[in-house]
Amino acid sequence: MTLATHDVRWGAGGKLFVDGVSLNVEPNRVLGLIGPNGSGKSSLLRLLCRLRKVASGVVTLDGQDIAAVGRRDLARRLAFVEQQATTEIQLTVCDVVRLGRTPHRAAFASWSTEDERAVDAALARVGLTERHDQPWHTLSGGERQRVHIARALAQAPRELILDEPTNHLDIQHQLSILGLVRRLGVTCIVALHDLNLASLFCDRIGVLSAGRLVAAGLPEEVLTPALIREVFGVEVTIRLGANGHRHIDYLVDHEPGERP
Ligand SMILES: Nc1ncnc2c1ncn2[C@@H]1O[C@H](COP(=O)(O)OP(=O)(O)OP(=O)(O)O)[C@@H](O)[C@H]1O
Repeated sequence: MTLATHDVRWGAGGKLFVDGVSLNVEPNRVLGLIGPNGSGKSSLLRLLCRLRKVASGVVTLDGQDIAAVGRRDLARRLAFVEQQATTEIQLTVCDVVRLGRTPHRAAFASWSTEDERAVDAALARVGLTERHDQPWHTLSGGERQRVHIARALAQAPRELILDEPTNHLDIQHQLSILGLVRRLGVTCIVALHDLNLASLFCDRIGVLSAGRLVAAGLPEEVLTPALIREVFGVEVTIRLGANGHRHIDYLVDHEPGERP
């Protein structure tokens, strides 16, 4: 058992943005969350890691209401990488990654070799070993994203929640970060916009539309032309790609004379 939501609702200003969502992720598997802009993906992820309180319903971790889990225990279990995460500008890359070790250290304990090893390993995994001492604010957007993922890895979580982790990343790093997430073998919930990446890297996919979970299942069950038309308003065809996964082709109308 790991993370699950049971009929959770959340809203603001009298509107519901997460509307009766029940889902669970299997241990050590990757659950992708897809849906149009504003469909409630980030809001749901924030409920899952208790950054927001549900208005009704329950989020559970190993069957226990997450509201009852101690702050430190939760931080040892669960890491969250937000969209556009910011960090104090005076910090260096390794300072940011070291923050991931906080839940594992006793109050006033000195920095251990185990902590340092975890930081170095996390930086190596995202390919930023050489940037150890670089001021964080001098990094590119994609490098900052990778540092935040390294911070989450240094936390050694059993549950990893990622909100659009491929934002800002070039295609090589999109593939390597999602490949890394799969290889970690932790329980992962990841919001993604790219439907082909979701199909390639997720064991299961949940689809949000206007705050509701409208489909959930294996990528081949969920990513159908009918669902993509209904939820995203886009026409597609689906074929078997070179690596055996389903590949979504977007059908775009071109004006006469326009380059296809
Ligand atoms: N604190 C808030 N106050 C008012 N509205 C909010 C608040 N937080 C989120 N919303 C609204 O909730 C809706 C869902 O937002 P959310 O960020 O969860 O969507 P999303 O699916 O992650 O979108 P995107 O793909 O654009 O990142 C949006 O319409 C957003 O404006």
